[in-house]
Amino acid sequence: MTTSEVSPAPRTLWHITGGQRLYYLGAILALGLSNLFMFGAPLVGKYAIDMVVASDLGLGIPVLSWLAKLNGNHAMMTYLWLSAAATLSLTAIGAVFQYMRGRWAARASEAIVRWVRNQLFRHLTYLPARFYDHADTGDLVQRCNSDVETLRVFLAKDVVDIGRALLLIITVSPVLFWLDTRLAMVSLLLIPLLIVFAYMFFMRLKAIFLITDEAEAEMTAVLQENLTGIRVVRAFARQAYETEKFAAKNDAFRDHHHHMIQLMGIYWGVSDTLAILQMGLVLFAGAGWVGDGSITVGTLFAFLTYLTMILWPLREMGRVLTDAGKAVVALERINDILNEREESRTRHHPVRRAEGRIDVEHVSFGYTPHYHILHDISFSVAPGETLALVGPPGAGKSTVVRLLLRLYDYEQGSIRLDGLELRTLDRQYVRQQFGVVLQEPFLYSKTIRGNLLVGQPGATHTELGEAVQHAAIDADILSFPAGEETLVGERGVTLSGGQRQRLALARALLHQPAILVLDDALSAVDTGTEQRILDALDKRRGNQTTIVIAHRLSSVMHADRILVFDAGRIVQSGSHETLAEQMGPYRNLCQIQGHLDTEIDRDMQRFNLETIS
Ligand SMILES: Nc1ncnc2c1ncn2[C@@H]1O[C@H](COP(=O)(O)OP(=O)(O)OP(=O)(O)O)[C@@H](O)[C@H]1O
Repeated sequence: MTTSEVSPAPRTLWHITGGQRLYYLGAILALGLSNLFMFGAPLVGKYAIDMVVASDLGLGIPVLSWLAKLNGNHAMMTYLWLSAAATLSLTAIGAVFQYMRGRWAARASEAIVRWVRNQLFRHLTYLPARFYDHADTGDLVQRCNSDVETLRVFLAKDVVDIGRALLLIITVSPVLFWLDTRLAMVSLLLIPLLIVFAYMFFMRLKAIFLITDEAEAEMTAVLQENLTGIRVVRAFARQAYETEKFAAKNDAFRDHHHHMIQLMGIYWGVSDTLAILQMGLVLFAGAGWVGDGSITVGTLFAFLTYLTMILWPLREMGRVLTDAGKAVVALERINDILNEREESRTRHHPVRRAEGRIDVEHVSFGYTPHYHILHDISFSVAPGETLALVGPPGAGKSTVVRLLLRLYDYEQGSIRLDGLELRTLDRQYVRQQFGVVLQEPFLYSKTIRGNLLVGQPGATHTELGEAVQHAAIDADILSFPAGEETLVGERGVTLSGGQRQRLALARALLHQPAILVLDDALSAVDTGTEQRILDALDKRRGNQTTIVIAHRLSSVMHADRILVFDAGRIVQSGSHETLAEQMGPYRNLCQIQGHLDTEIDRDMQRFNLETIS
């Protein structure tokens, strides 16, 4: 038997690009080649201008001049045509490489994002119940959608754009220095300032993005909570209150977003001024040097064209760095989830179905340290037996079931399933042995049949029929126009509370569990139907161990044994007959419910008499 705590290592942007770096390399190389071809174009222009200004074919690009001379008298014109064709061809080839860059970068980013999404989803399904005790669903959805999308945008475009800016500086600088050292130094004068400014801006924006993202998550949480609980909101006429609450979150998000856009505005303003200043400097110095004949007009043209080419992506660095900041924050938020420890895994997985024997010995448990909900609980259930748990709300009955399902791990005492210590058993195995029906069962937004088959995907028609009959939902299904194919709506909203409970019971019965748990699962069912279900369960007695938690006496009185809980302790234990005769909480319960039943009978009789007369 081995136990392992699974928690993926924190991931950086570098880590997550792991399997796709070859594609990124390809994209950056394609970009480099595209730059190379595109940068050829201004050089062709420079030589053409210089040749035309000096009316000297010897100043042109040698190959083009040689080709032009073949056309005798029209050599000059031919050179210009050839220059135009060369410029077009270089740009077109550059564009093909640009396309390859886009394609490979998109392929890499989509693959990474798909992997991150799958990782997140898989991880979320394995996180312990304790995580969900404090998690905010809206915030989790935001992290899985918005934050992953932020990451995608960055990976699809910006990673390559950073490579592009670096490549530009590396490839263009030597050409500039080759053309003219002085003008090259002037051309690059303000660029460090632009880079430093972009970096400072990035650091500032990163902090603001975190606040904005959190504000968006809070807004999503209110939206999600309201949509899920829309019926409660309406029933309590809280629309105005909730609308105001949402508006406040929306305003907060708008303000943070606005602040971010304001900062971006400042950035674009300053970076544009720096870029224009840089162009002005080159034009001013270049014009002077053209005037004294130390450089040609063509060289100045080439410098200005190259500068435009470099300055645009460098200015874009602000946006790229902003996206990088957002991506870093988004990844941190994704990592917050991935860093949560998954449920411990225990590999001991008996091959057979459990017989259903449960032994609980001296178990104490609390959801938080030092605050026990259960105190020294001990009981046993033999295979096929029916055990009932009764007691006031909050006494700890459902907590016992959560421990049996290994949703939470007990630290004190021992729980054994078929004699095997529960915490040494594979959680998946343990949960497969149980069929649990809750007071508010979760139904999927699909057909009745689809929901039933969740219990046993390969169930036959006969098995389905038997399960719905035992759960007393058969007549209801027949009464629906679409029968088993009726859609139940999200979480089963189109069904009544009692129908939802009975459908969940049929689903659990279909699963044929070794242990069936009904946790207040018949509370919304009328007494006649309840009796029908209990009779059917009685006939299946040998098939499974049954644990019934209920407040109604009629649900528990036929159990083999009844445990009475109070404030996390078992205060009484025995059969209905024994307990009903002992002084104590169970007898009080019988008296109160007996009294209520008598009153109900009396009211019914009076009502019938009044109706008849
Ligand atoms: N996830 C949780 N985190 C912290 N405390 C919890 C959690 N679940 C339940 N509790 C607390 O544990 C106590 C026992 O709850 P439990 O659900 O076991 O009661 P119960 O006897 O089943 O009540 P009911 O009859 O109302 O279903 C309660 O005080 C409850 O507030």
